[in-house]
Amino acid sequence: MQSILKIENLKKYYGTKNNITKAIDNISFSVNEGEFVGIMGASGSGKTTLLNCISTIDTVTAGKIMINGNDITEIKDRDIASFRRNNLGFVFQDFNLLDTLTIAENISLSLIINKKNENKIDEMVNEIAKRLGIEGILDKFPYEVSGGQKQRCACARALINNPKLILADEPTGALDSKSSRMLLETMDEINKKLNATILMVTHDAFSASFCQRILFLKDGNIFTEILKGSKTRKEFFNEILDILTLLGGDVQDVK
Ligand SMILES: Nc1ncnc2c1ncn2[C@@H]1O[C@H](COP(=O)(O)OP(=O)(O)OP(=O)(O)O)[C@@H](O)[C@H]1O
Repeated sequence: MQSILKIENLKKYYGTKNNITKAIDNISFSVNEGEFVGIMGASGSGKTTLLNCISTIDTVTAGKIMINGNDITEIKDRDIASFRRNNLGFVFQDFNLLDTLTIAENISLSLIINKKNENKIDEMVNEIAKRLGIEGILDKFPYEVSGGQKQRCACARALINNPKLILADEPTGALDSKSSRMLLETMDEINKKLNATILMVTHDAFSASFCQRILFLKDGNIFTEILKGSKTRKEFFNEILDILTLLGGDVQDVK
């Protein structure tokens, strides 16, 4: 299977020689096309730093991050934004929908920035909206639609440019349990039906139980990795809780 993301000996240090924080000590792993992978770990274990490095938001101290065969640590500053727009999709905690734009405009923002042809944009928006069941609300504004529809809009926006990799940072962090479940089911759907490759950082064992594989970080290293395999989601959830207990620290963070 083709690896979409390949991380080799990644290091990210903060501070100076005498006062150094090894946010990422030495991490290597791959994510294959069509995988839904979770990143878990106690507070301060390096999850956000890892995601920021993969998102090209942060620079690395050492190591390689290959996305679809390109080492993003070597991309020139002026090319970073377009690489991000063309290869990555993001699902944020608060969805970041702009209230002054319609749902259709929110979904197509990156295409508008990329100066794609207007008819082509309409076609792409209609197609993704249909797949996510929100074709009826495209002309509405975010404040006129339900929370679940907003989530679907956020997923449609993350998917519109057919990104190689979708990055989600605590996407359910601000949601109640019903909305969390709906978002996770949508993510599961885009993973299974549209073969989207997803990497999701989460504190939450319930959210993580939707993944096929979970990497647990501890002090900037990979502590362990577990696979869902043929386990039920409930069995996988219990296994996740066991590992969080083993990891110690902040099991209370599991919402
Ligand atoms: N800009 C920064 N400058 C200095 N140290 C930093 C910086 N960002 C993160 N760190 C440190 O790097 C380590 C990893 O932080 P990171 O935010 O990646 O952890 P996390 O697992 O995402 O935590 P949380 O779950 O609380 O968000 C921590 O010790 C943190 O204090």
